[in-house]
Amino acid sequence: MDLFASPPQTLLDDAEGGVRYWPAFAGAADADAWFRILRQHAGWYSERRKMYDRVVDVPRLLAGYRTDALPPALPLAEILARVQAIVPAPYNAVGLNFYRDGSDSVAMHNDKLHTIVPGQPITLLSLGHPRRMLIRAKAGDRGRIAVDLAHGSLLGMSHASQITHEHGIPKTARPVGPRMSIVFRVRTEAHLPD
Ligand SMILES: O=C(O)CCC(=O)C(=O)O
Ligand SMILES: [Fe+2]
Repeated sequence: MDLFASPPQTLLDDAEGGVRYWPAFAGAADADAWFRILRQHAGWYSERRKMYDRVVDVPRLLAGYRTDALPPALPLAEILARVQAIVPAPYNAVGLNFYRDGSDSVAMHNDKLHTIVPGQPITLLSLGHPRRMLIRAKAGDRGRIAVDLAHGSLLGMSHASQITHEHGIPKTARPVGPRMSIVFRVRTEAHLPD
């Protein structure tokens, strides 16, 4: 384990740590193994959500666990310990997203503020084919930050950044392989996964 991995790139600065990116958080051997096991054994489900007056498929697969009930067959406890060493927080929930190909995506959004604890970070590990994340201020100069989230990389986003900015993973016409994100959050009790 390389706790002294190169310092992060600061993509955005604020009083709570802003948005920071560690391109080489995990080595290829760990990242490959985590991807393979999670792809095969996580409890993936698809979801349909109401959008205005329509019901649409969420364009990616989802999975989620409380950190006090992680399935022992998944490497999530090991990943959490590694994340804690870099971005410490009392994480109690982990959400997984699986992007099967370039037509899977997440629209520009901020993480739902009533479901997460103020002051606590959102920290996400990327595995698989790199996908581009866009980060954009909600007000003022709406210039975009783009970061290609590499296999084995870590991204830490402050709670404050969820108020000022939105983020998303756009669809792409380029041929891309599957990718997943493993997102650790500190959720309010009412919004923990079942
Ligand atoms: O997959 C990603 O990198 C982003 C996921 C995300 O923004 C979310 O789950 O809220
Ligand atoms: Fe998000």
